[in-house]
Parts: sequence; C-alpha cells; structure tokens
Amino acid sequence: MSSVIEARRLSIDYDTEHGPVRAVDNVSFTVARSERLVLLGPSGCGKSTILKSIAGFIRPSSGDILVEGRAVTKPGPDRLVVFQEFDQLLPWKTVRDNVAFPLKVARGKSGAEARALAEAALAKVGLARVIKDYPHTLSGGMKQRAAIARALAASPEVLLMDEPFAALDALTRGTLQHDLLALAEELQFTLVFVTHSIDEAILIGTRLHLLSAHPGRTITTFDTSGIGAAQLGSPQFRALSEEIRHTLFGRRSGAAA
Ligand SMILES: Nc1ncnc2c1ncn2[C@@H]1O[C@H](COP(=O)(O)OP(=O)(O)OP(=O)(O)O)[C@@H](O)[C@H]1O
Repeated sequence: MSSVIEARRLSIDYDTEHGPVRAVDNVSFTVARSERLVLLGPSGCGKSTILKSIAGFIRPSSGDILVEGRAVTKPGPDRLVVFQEFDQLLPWKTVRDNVAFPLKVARGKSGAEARALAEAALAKVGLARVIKDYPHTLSGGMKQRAAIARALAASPEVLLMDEPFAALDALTRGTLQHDLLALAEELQFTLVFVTHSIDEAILIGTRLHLLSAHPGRTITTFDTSGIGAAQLGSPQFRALSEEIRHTLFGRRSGAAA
C-alpha cells in the first residue's frame, strides 16, 4: 500500500525564554491511503505539535514529513485542518460561502462551481437546511459539521483533525463520531486525528500511534482496523481500551520512576 504521509525521525523544539524545549522526540510513522491514523497520548505529549507540522504551520527541528512524496515546507490545500474551536468559520459569511470561499481562493473554482461543491459538501454533513444562515446561529456541533464540510469540499490529500469533538457534549460528540466514520467509509479519505480519549481513538482510528508524556516519544502502535462503531461497548472494545490505558499509564509511571 502506498504511503500518503511519511514522518521520518521527527523532533520538534519550541523556542522559549528558557531556551529550546523539546515537544516531540524522534517520532516516525507512515499513513497509507484511506487509513485513519490517531495520535493518542496524555496532555502535552505533542499530538497537536505533530499535526501542525504535517499541516506545515511548524517546521520540525530535525527529521522530515513527506506528503505524497513531497517534503512539507508550508501549509497547503492538500492538508486541511479541522480544529477543536467553534470559531473556525468567518462570521460575516454564510455557511455556504464559508465552504465556497476557500474553493475559489485555493482551488481556483468559479463562483458557481464553488457554491455547487459547497452545497454538496454541506448536504453530506447534514447541513442542507442552513446553507444561507450565518455561523453565530449554529450550535457547536453544526459549526464543527460546517468546518468538516469546508475541509472535505476541497478534496484534500489528507484531512487533519485536532480534537474536533472535544468541546461538544457527549451526545453530540457521539453523533459526530459516527457521522465522520460514515463519511470516511463513503469518501475513503486519509485522516490523521488527534485525541486524548482512548475510546474515541479506538472508534475513529484504523491504527493508533501511542505517544509518551512530554516530550512525546513513540510507545507503540495498535491496529484497530477491525474495531468500529459496531463493537462499541463490547467486551473486545473494553479489553482493548484497558490494554491501551495500561500501556499509556504503565509507561508514564515507568518514565516518572
Ligand atoms: N508555542 C509554544 N511554545 C512553547 N511550548 C509549546 C508551544 N506549544 C506547545 N508547547 C509545549 O509543547 C508540548 C506539546 O504541546 P501540544 O499542544 O502539542 O501537546 P498535546 O499532546 O496536543 O496536548 P493536549 O492534549 O493538552 O492538547 C507541551 O509541553 C506544550 O507546553
């Protein structure tokens, strides 16, 4: 299977007033086409930092990232990010224009083409009824749906998601997780998803990349391609969740010792 993303010996330092602080240490992984890789680890282990480096917002201190064989040096429409925050949409544009705008600017679509693509993407995420509304009239879940539609409409090589459902209530979060999985099945996009929720990781991911506490180092990976929504709450799901919890906490207490 060909790799869409290849991260090779990635180390990332932040410059602080006390000097450089290592956030990510020597992390490598590949993501195959249509795979859903979840970066999972405790708070501060560098998950968002890795995601931002794939997006091209942060340059690695050493190592490199290839997307479709090309080195990432800056952000691009081939790697679009959905963030946790609800304020990702432009408040002065309608929901449809929020989705259409980047298609015109980054993908060179005509106005009519961009609007048609935007409407199709919004219908896919269940927002057909609100395309002419403004973002402030939407719920948090609807705003996240619109952000997902905006990313998917541009047909990126890779969809990057940084805890996109973390600020939602449990019920809405569950619905969006299931809808994201249905979209992934239908559209077969390649996804890198960041979370610190073990159950969300198992549900969303086809492979989990576990990171240690600060600085983030690879602990191990889990193949979860055979486990999805149908297994949620099953003994198999719970056993895997426990094993991952043990792996993360075991290594953490080991590191502390
Ligand atoms: N701009 C920055 N300057 C200095 N240090 C930073 C900066 N951004 C992040 N860090 C540090 O880098 C480390 C990794 O942060 P990062 O946000 O990537 O972790 P995370 O695993 O995504 O955490 P969380 O789950 O809490 O969002 C943390 O120790 C954080 O304090």
